Amino acid sequence: MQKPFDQLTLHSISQTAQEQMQAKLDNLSKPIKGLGQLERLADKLAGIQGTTDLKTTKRTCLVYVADHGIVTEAVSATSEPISNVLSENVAEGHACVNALAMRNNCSVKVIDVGLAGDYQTTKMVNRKIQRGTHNMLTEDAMSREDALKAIQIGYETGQQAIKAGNDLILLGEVGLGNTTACSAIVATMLSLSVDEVADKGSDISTKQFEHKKQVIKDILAARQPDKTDPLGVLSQVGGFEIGATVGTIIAGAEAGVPVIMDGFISDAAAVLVEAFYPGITAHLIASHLSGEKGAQQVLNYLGLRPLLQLGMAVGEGSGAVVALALIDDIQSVLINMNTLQDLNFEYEN
Ligand SMILES: O=C(O)c1ccc[n+]([C@@H]2O[C@H](COP(=O)([O-])O)[C@@H](O)[C@H]2O)c1
Ligand SMILES: Cc1cc2nc[nH]c2cc1C
Repeated sequence: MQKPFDQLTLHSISQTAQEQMQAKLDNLSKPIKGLGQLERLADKLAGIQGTTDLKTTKRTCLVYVADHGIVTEAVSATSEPISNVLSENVAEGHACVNALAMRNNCSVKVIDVGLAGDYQTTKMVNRKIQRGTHNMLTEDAMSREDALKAIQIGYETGQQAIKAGNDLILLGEVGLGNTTACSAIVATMLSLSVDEVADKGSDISTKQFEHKKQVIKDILAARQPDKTDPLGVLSQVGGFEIGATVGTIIAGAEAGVPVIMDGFISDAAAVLVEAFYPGITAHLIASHLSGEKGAQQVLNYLGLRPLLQLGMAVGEGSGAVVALALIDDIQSVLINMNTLQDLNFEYEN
């Protein structure tokens, strides 16, 4: 199988740190395991970071933005590849993810990996590979070389964020049409039917949804993606922002920096990266269960349990940012709570 990097050593997950974290939590002045999934979250972060002194202060949301040629088939809110306006809005700080990031003390960085148009803002990083993907109904979305380029850009961007001292990396994206691409990826990689994974994306009408499902079926029939070749799947039915997301997950997993997933686009990228590097999912935190139908399929497949289930389907990294509040909660518990010994309390059995 062609992988993005032949020589890749994933940072090992520390079982010792995980056990020490659970012991630390069990010793706090609360019922054993009383904080439920928040405790699992702390264990996971400890395992990834290799310490019970969790580092969560500095965090950044990397928002990869790109267009999809498939929107000309009327599968999305518009039939023009115009993610520019929405992406500029994120770069300028006025979008949903920005509002949430302000409250959750998170920086937001927007990286153009394939917008169709030009833009005015100077606040977007220009790593444009192509002006949108091709229409995947009639040809492969991109070449294998461009798929590798997208992964490389996401990898480098992730590494830069880690070098800049970020303790947590959050995944975000904008790309009209990308739920069509992600449905095609997930259906292929998990051997599921289109009806089991596809959903309404950025909220299309019921009639348009029926059409979208047929388009995805036609795409799969025309492209015949092979799940044993994930790079081929990315190039045939993927998108540039999905490839960049794969690269950032790799950078985080190599460095031992937790990567916080967002919604369905993160899910599709996670499925691809797990196919390249089995076990890499251990470095991922599932922030929320996206409202997209295929999201539950992916999280079940990867063995991930989402922290939140709010029916969110915004993208941009918004769900990942919302979950930071829970990370801050468990961190506060670890820092500020006293222990059972402080209360001279002992469990009798
Ligand atoms: O994150 C999600 O789960 C999610 C679910 C539905 C829609 N989106 C966002 O909406 C866009 C994709 O929707 P669509 O209908 O154009 O495929 C893209 O910009 C995503 O950021 C995102
Ligand atoms: C308004 C809007 C905002 C978005 N943010 C991410 N994807 C989006 C799609 C739409 C349609």
